[in-house]
Amino acid sequence: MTNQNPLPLYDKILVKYTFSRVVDSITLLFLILLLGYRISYSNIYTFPCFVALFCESWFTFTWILTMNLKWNPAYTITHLDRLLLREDELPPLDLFVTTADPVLEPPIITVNTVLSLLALDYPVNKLACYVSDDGCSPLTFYAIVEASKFAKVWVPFCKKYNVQIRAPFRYFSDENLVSNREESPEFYQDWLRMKEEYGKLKNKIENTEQNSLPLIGEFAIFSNAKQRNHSTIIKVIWENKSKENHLDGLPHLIYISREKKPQHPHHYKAGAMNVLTRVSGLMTNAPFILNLDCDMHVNNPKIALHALCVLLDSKGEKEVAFAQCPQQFYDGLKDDPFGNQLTTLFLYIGGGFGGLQGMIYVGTNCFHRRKVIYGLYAADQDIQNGKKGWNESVLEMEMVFGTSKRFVESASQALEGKIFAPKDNLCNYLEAAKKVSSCGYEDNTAWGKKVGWIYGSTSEDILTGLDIHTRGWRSEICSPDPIAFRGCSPQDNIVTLIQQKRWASGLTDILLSKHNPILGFLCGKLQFREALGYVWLLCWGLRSVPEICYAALPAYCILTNSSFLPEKLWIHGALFVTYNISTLSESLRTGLSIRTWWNTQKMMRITTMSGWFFGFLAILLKKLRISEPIFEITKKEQSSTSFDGTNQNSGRFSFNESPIFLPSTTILFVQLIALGTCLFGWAQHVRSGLGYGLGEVLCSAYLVACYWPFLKGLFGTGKHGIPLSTIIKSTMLTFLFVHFCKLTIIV
Ligand SMILES: O=c1ccn([C@@H]2O[C@H](COP(=O)(O)OP(=O)(O)O[C@H]3O[C@H](CO)[C@@H](O)[C@H](O)[C@H]3O)[C@@H](O)[C@H]2O)c(=O)[nH]1
Ligand SMILES: [Mn+2]
Repeated sequence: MTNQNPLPLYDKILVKYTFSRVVDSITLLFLILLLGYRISYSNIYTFPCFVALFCESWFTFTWILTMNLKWNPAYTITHLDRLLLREDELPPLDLFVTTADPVLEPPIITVNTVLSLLALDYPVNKLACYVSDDGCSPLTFYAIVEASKFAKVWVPFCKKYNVQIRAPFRYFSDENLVSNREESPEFYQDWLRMKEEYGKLKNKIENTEQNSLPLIGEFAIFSNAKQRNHSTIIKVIWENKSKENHLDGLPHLIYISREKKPQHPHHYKAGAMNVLTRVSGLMTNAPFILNLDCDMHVNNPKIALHALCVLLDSKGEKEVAFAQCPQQFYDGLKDDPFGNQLTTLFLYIGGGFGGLQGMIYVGTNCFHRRKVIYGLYAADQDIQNGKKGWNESVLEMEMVFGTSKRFVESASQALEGKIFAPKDNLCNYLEAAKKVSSCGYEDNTAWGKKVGWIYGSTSEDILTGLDIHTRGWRSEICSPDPIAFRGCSPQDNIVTLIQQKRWASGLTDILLSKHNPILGFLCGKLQFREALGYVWLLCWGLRSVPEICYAALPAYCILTNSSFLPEKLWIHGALFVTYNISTLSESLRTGLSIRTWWNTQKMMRITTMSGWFFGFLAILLKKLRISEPIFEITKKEQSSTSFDGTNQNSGRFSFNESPIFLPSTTILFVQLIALGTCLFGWAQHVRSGLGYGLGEVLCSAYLVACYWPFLKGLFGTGKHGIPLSTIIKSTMLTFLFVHFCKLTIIV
């Protein structure tokens, strides 16, 4: 689409947080002072001081990376009015939804996401929605079929009354949203009818869960299918045959469950995304793709238009690979007790990346340019403008994209930027679509290596985005008001930790692979500061090691009556103050409470030393070829209020026998023993060196404050109590630690 409009469709706003810059710089200054002090004055040859030097050097390194990332944040504002002048030229858009497990991801959640997509404010004849079901569940299929029937009344209703939240479970959850009930009786009648219809749909889907579906007729194909062993199932649930944009029309809706064989790696979500890319390439081949996780519903029905402002802008068109919308959640608990709302993270880190080469891709809520997914380099744009021909032969194309002639043809069209109008009915592509969804299709092709979602990490999103940036593309963050999408955040600390573990393992994996951002800078087109930003992110797993060491230091010092802190505590004290001012001011500026800030701080310590540590261990095991990390799916629930019956307990920590709780419980025990030691004067008498001081005791006490939920867990009952087995194992580890301390005392 050529752009004759001279006005930009979006603007980039640079922000300058002077206060943060000053405070952060002072923190850095103190860190450098501290290292200087350690090297020149303190006795780095004592064991604790040596460990402290190692950890503090690491913290300084991390701090420099953080500052680099946050230094000049930028956001975008979009000009919808200018885009709408070109409404007839709006390009087709393919919508991808992935789901993988009907139990962890109840079909009703997926259905709501799909409904919100079908009701997007966008010409319906240009939309196609593809749902990938890695669970191969007849129930999910049934739910979507039923949803498409409901959509026939739901979509016109949303458009007629300009409803904002088009995921019915959210829309109907808040009766206050129907404000004009008196003013417009007609609306109210329709509203009541919709609510009733949705209630029926919900009942149908949830009751079927209990009674299991008869696998006959359309469902017969599922009868021999096992989740990890079945052939491809593709169903065109709804085809929009009209070439016009009718207000009451519905977009295409297609269900795909790709082939799975037990021995064949399926690459989790990345594999599913690649199948979606190919099937949609055959059927609709839209130049832009929106991808959503099954729990992320549309919250701003105009979001596709906003994102296209970025992607169709005359400059954006040449440079921007994708537009990423922030990930935000509904029904977050008060004061974010599990630190999983990630609000400040998205704002400051997201904005920070936005000011560099571009926002990272976070796996969902993202509008992609299809030709970029097909491996195009930013510098190869001329091909698209027809200045150069696409000069790869069909044979070469088949080596890259696989042997489907029809797909190769559609891929070359996409790479050349031609908008393709399907000549046939969607159903005529079913055979070709089955072929490109089979397990073996990707063998000896570039899929997962140079084309599509990149394989090899459980954080396939970061890896894929990094690969795109390394090919010279930029990206933008797109965060219009209202918030673009909302999803479901983990409902308790267990799910949060498992999610963080997966992220950390995926990130560490990328850091240690050939995709390392430093290599990307040296050999590819990744910009230096963007590369450093990626290093900051990819180090999440590694950060656990110095943090655990540093957390062990105060206790070690108290137990052995040695010290790792200087006698005068002012540098450490100043560091503690400036660091906390920096994070607190960020929180307050975002409008979060002080409690939220503290919860985030506390959870950062817990997550780093448990979730991230296990992520890091998973990669060690992978490198030693002992085990492969797997993608553990995050459990999704519709609302946190249904969880635990009441909201009263919902902020409390839950525990189970998972080893993930071992490090935290042990750290707590170690600090308690240390504090007990100093309280009762049990400390060892040593001949050489200074004994421990106030500093070590304060550090220990701070850690106990961070691990307060675990202290409560010791006395909790049921799932709120730490299981006895964990307590026993942690006690053993604690004794080992104490024993180790004793061994190292030089009397
Ligand atoms: O074999 C699989 C496993 C997962 N998924 C889908 O992947 C999505 C993300 O999974 P989820 O369990 O919700 O993970 P989160 O931790 O919430 O996901 C974040 O982190 C992931 C990378 O670790 C990204 O892929 C996600 O987009 C991002 O939201 C869901 O729609 C799943 O259905 C599949 O399609 N196939
Ligand atoms: Mn999720």
